[in-house]
Amino acid sequence: MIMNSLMYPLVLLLQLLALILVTYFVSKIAIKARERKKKEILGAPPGSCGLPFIGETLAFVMANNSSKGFYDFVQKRRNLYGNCFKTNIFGETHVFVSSIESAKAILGNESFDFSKRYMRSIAELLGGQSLLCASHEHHRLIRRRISNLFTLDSMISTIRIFDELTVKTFASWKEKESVSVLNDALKITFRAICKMLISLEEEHEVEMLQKDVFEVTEAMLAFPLKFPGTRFYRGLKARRRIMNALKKMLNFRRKGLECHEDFLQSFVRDKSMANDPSADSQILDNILTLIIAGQITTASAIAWMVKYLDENQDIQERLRALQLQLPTSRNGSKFGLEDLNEMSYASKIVKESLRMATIVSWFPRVALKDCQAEGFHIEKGWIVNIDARAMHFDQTIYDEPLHFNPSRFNEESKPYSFLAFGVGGRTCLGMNLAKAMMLIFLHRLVTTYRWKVTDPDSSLEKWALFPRLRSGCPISVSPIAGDDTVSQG
Ligand code: HEM
Repeated sequence: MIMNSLMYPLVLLLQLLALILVTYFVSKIAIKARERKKKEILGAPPGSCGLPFIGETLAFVMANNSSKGFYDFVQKRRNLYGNCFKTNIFGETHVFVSSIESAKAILGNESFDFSKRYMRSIAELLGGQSLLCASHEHHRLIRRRISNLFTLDSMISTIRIFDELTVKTFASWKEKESVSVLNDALKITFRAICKMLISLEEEHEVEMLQKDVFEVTEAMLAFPLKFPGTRFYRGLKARRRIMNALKKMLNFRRKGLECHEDFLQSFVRDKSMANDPSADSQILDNILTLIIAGQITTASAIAWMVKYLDENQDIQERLRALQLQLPTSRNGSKFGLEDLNEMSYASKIVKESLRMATIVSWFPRVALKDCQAEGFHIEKGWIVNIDARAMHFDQTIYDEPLHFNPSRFNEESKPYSFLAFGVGGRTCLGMNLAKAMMLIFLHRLVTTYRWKVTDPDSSLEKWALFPRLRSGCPISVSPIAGDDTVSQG
């Protein structure tokens, strides 16, 4: 009797536990079944995953090696399958999406369902600590450290340097029959960024570093084959040379043998890095990342902008009339941040050039769990690419998208529709600097010269990570009548 009364609550407890377990498993099975059904109803995006193992990698690589550029690979599939499609490149499933809703859902929701993911070849060339490739926890830490370096003072001094180099370069154009805008813009941006980051000014060293950085970027979209003679191998070797040179500089700074006011010095001073075992790789990988993220992007955008203005003389003349009224157009005057605020029409030209050139064509994000996009099922591990180029040329977002029309930006753009610098937690860190450099180049150019593009070919450079003109945008210039700023420098 006593035994029975003791057992009764125990039996009840066991029954309750069994009930909880059964309910748990039944609901788990029901959820799984519902997910399977949803998956079946939604279906995967259309598209071909190509051949076993290599997928459509060959077609992608061939597009990189053509004058239409790698976006042609995407464009062809968009034409075949529509706005959302899937493919397989370098062993991974990629989905391309191009609506404002997807951009908002994916770029605005990075830490939960999506995380940034570049191709392995890019990550290897930039380094494991690069901000561009870091996963979100680590990214937050590195981004904070790097953002702290973009101070007002560093911005003012970089703008000054960029302006001085631009004026000097333009003075040398006076004597030349034809000049390559891209080549000179690459030189100017490279020098300004290197000065800001590592105070590198010695001509021979700057040229060697620029050559190596170029080799690294050219390897970024190549087959990741590490055999001597391959593009990827050459890129890795160039990276090693860059790392060795940067390491030497870092050691000099750490020992107090050299001291400059630049990003490298700020990293060395950063106390929060003192006990971080990955501090050195973080510094070196991110100096390289900043050079690559800042130089070719800005210079390519400048070359496109000069081409668009050549094709739209009325806009160029309107801009010139406005810029000539500014004090900075007078001989010997220096550029300050406040001058940039006076350039509202020029800013719209910069923005429209960035829309049309879309220097970063798409933004890759890996799905951290099964989810959906544009009405299709997306599996965990797939890479969803926000196709910024498609959005910038979507006529439901931009009226007459093929028409170069800076005045379209008289009104604010819809949120998530202008993606030249990305949006969300991964927005470009150098956005203001890039815009400032483009504005300065533009201002100095229109107030110094009229120009004519001598080769209107719009073919793209092969293997370019950021679409840039193969011709380099060659121009012939004629000084503006009565202007004497060209004799500066
Ligand atoms: C016209 C020139 C430029 C363009 C079009 C551009 C575009 C972009 C875009 C679209 C992203 C975001 C990519 C994504 O979300 O996946 C990005 C990120 C970044 N950019 Fe730029 N950029 C330019 C210039 C610069 C400059 C001058 C610097 C610095 C010197 C810079 C540094 C960075 C860095 C560090 C990131 C990574 C941010 C992060 O992941 O948190 N960029 N850029």
